Amino acid sequence: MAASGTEEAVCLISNVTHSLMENDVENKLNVHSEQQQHQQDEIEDEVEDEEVSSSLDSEIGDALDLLDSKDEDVGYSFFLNSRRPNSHGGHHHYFSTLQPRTNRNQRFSNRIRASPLEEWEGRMNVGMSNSVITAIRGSVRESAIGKTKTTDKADRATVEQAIDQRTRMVLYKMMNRGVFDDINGCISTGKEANVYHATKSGDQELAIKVYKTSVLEFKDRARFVQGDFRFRNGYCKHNKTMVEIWAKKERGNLMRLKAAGIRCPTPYLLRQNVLVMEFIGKSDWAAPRLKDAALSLDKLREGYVEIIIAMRTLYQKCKLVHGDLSEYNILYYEGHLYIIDVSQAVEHEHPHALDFLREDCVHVSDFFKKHGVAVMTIRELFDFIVDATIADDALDGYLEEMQRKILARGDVSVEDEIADSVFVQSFIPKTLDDVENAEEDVQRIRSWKDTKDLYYLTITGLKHALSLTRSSQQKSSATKDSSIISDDKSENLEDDAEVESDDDEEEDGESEALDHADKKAARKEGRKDNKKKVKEEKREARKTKVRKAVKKRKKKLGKARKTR
Ligand SMILES: Nc1ncnc2c1ncn2[C@@H]1O[C@H](COP(=O)(O)OP(=O)(O)OP(=O)(O)O)[C@@H](O)[C@H]1O
Ligand SMILES: [Mg+2]
Repeated sequence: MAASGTEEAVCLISNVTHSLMENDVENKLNVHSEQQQHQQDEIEDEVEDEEVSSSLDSEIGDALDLLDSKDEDVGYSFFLNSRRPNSHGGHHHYFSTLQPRTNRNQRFSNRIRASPLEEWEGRMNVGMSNSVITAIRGSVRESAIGKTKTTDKADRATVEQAIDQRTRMVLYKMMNRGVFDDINGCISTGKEANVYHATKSGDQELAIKVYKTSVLEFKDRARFVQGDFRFRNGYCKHNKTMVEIWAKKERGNLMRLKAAGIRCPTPYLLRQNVLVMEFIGKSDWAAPRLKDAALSLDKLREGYVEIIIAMRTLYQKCKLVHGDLSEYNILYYEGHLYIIDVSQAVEHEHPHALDFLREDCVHVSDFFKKHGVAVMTIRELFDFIVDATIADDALDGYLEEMQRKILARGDVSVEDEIADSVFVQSFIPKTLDDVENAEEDVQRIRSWKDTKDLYYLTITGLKHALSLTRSSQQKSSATKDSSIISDDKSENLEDDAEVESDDDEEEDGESEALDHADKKAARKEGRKDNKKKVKEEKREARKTKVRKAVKKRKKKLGKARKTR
C-alpha cells in the first residue's frame, strides 16, 4: 500500500481535480482535443527538466506537483468517459469522476491493471492467422506475471508487486495529465522491464515500458555502457539512477531509428523510469515477436532482406549497433518487421561496437537460416552493413547480385562455415590506425596476394579504394593489352615477316639445296661433258698422233742429218 503521506497527496489531487471538473466539464469537452495536443507537447518539453526523486518526500513532491499542474490548465482528459470499445470487462473498473471520494487513490490504481492480458484469448481476430494467434497467446502466457486469471483484488495485489510505489506515482501523474486513461494489462515482463498496454481516449493504444527500479545492477548491460561516450561522465549524473539513464537511452535511440526511417515504436514520453511509446499492434493485440510469428518461407525471405537493410541503416545513418538484435527483439506487424528494445544500442565509437554487430549478424542469420532462408555468410552480412561505399540506389543491385551468389553456391560449405567462425572471433580494426601489421598487409595488397583475412578492408573503405585501383589498373593494362595486342600483331607481323624470311631462308635453303644439287648435277654433267670432250679431243688427237717410235726415228734422222 502507499505510504500515508502519498495517500494524502493523492487524495488532495483528486479533490482538486474533482472540483475543477465540476466547474468546467462543458468547456473541457469542447477544447479537449486541443488541450490534449497542447498538454502532450508541454509534457514532452518538460521531459528533460524533470529531476529524479528517489525518496518518499519527493514522491509527495510529485503529487504536489500535480496540484500545481492543475493551474496550468492541463490534464483534464482523463475525466472523459472515453472507454475504448474493446476494453476488458470485469477485471477492472472505470471510475466516473462522480465516484465517492473515499479512498480516492484507488481511482488511479484501479485503472492500472498489471496482470497479463489473458483475456485476449478468444477475442476478436484482427486478421492474423491462427498460428500467429496461438503463438501470441503462448508468448503472452509464458511471459506474463502470475500466469493465472486474477480477480480485481488480486489485480491490485499484482499492481502492488509489479509496479513500485515511485513508479506508480509517475503513472498516476501521467494519467492525471491525460497521457493515457487506462493500463489494461501487461504485455511482457522481463528481468529489467515490464511492458504494459495502455489506452487513451478510447481508441489510441500505447505501450508503456517500465524499467524496474528494483534492478540495481544491470549485469548484462554494463558492457554496453562502458565505453559509450554518452556515459563518459559516469552512470549516476544528477543523482539519476542507472535505470533512468537506461530508459533515456532507449528513448534517444528510438528517436534516431525513427528519424532514419527504420520501423520501430515512436517514443512519446519519458518520465524517470517510464517510457510511453507507440503500441505495435492493433485492437489490444500486440504484434508477435519474430520468433512467434510463424511466417511462411516467402514472408521470411522478405523479412530477411528488410531486416538486413534496417541493420545497415541503423549502422550507416543512426551510427548505432543494436547489440541485442534477434528474433526476440523484432516484432512482426502488418507484413513488416519492427525493431524494439534499443536501450543497449551503442555508438560506433564504442570499443566493442563491431563485436556486438557481429553477434547481431550471427543471431539474425541463425534465425533465418534455421527457417530455410538462404542467407549470406556472417562476413558477407557484416560487410554489407559496414560498407559505406554502397550508394542507397545501388542497394537493390547489390542485394540481387548477392542473391545470385548465394543461390549459385548452394548450401554454405564447411570451409565457409569455418571461415565465418574465424571471422566472428577475430579482431577487426575499425580504422587504418588500428591495423597492427600495416606494412606487411600493404605488401600483401601490393603483390595482389590473397587478402581475404584482412577483415578491415571493407569497413575502412580500403576494399573499394583497392577495387578502384584494380579496375583502373585493369583498364590501363587493358589499353596496354590492346597496345600489347597491336604489339603482338606487329610482333606477329614481324614474326610473320620473320616466318616469311624464315620461309625465304627456308626457300633459299631449299633453292640453295636445289641449286646445290643442280650445280652438283650440272658439275657432274659438265665433268661428263668435259670428259667426253677430252675423250673426243684425245680421240681426234690420236687420229693425228705420231707414234713415239716414229717420233724417235724422226728425231734420230734429224740429228743424223745435222751431223752430216
Ligand atoms: N511498442 C511495443 N508494442 C507492442 N509490444 C511491445 C512494444 N514494446 C515491447 N513490446 C513487447 O514487450 C516485450 C518486451 O519488450 P522489450 O524487449 O523492449 O523489453 P525487455 O527489457 O527486453 O524485456 P525482456 O527482458 O523480456 O526482453 C517485447 O518482446 C514485445 O513483445
Ligand atoms: Mg527484449
